[in-house]
Amino acid sequence: MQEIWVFQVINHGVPLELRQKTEKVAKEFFDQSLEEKRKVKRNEVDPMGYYDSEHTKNVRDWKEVFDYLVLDPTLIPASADPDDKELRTLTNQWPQYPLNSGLPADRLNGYFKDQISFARLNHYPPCPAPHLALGVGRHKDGGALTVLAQDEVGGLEIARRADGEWVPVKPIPDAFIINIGNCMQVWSNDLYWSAEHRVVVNSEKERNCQEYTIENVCI
Ligand SMILES: O=C(O)CCC(=O)C(=O)O
Ligand SMILES: [Fe+2]
Repeated sequence: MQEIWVFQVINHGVPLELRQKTEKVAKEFFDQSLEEKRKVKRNEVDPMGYYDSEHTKNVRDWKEVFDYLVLDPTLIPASADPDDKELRTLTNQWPQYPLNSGLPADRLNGYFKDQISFARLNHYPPCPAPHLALGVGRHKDGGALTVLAQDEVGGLEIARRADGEWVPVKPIPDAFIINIGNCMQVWSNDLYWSAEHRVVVNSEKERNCQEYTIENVCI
């Protein structure tokens, strides 16, 4: 049986300039002083915003994040022109249920009606002791799918399904990495695999990674 866990998408049709624009805004945000960033820090009432002390399995991650909600992920800008305020409705044609399952292709669509998807900007500052810290400790993503746009620095590693060996995910310019989450693994009866992964840091370069987590209210 074919096993699917993590893959990169190229020729996806998302204009490069949109990605670069978000990269630029993210850089400008994280380059600000800690004092400035903490003005938009997440709190008990609002879980979105800046956060610099996330833990994975009780160990502090070497990263800063900014989380925000996309109110309706089926609405996207009609063009890449920043002055064009027109929106286009993107019909959700995925995820199609795994081939050969005998179930209708739109089997999963209804699961996303009450979705709680959110976007995250990850920023990994250079780390003076990279052998002692991780940008994100080993974990699996809980939702359906995670879409990642990493920069050219690299650092994401996936535990190979066969033997758990850490394999770096090589940055491919303008590609999107797709990570299968736990929900998708369960829905597909283990055909799709939620791979354990982590992010290593380095002493010289900062790393930025845009992330969109597609999650639903668990059923
Ligand atoms: O920065 C990355 O490449 C991945 C981050 C990640 O695994 C996560 O936020 O769940
Ligand atoms: Fe993750």
